[in-house]
Amino acid sequence: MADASDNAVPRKHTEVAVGILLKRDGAMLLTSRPEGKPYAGYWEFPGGKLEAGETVEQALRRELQEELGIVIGAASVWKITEHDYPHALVRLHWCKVFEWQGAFEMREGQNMAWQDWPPTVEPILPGAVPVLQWFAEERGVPFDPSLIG
Ligand SMILES: Nc1nc2c([nH]c(=O)n2[C@@H]2O[C@H](COP(=O)(O)OP(=O)(O)OP(=O)(O)O)[C@@H](O)[C@H]2O)c(=O)[nH]1
Repeated sequence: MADASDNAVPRKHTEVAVGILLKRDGAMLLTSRPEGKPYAGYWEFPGGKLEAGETVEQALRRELQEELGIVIGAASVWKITEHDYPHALVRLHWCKVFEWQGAFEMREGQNMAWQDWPPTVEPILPGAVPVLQWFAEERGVPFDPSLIG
């Protein structure tokens, strides 16, 4: 029997560029979500939504300059994931970033933390957990996502 959900319009993806900033010693940068956004206080990788006409790299460069005050070097997409939140269906374009210039300024009142393995800040934003899984695989160490957040 047909019901209203048969006519539901598929949710449109929100495209998001996300930067995984890595220092030479392997530490990664996590930042906290500012007050007023969904999941405020959760830790995530810095980034934000693509604006019309932008590539992932352009969006990432703009977002990190706006939010952190740094200018990044080259960035290309490493992996893509999707996460279905109540507030949005997001497609996350993950870029590793090894070079940047400028001093970090938390321009949205967020916090930042360089994290070694395993990360100790919590809670971690659910859509960021796959990255931790990939790092565990890269480093050949066990990782239990249920212990995060
Ligand atoms: N920046 C970032 N966003 C993530 C991560 N994981 C994840 O699911 N997201 C989701 O991707 C979306 C990014 O949106 P945002 O609100 O941070 O982006 P923005 O800075 O452009 O926001 P604005 O619309 O307030 O300007 C959110 O729905 C967020 O929940 C992550 O690791 N980093």
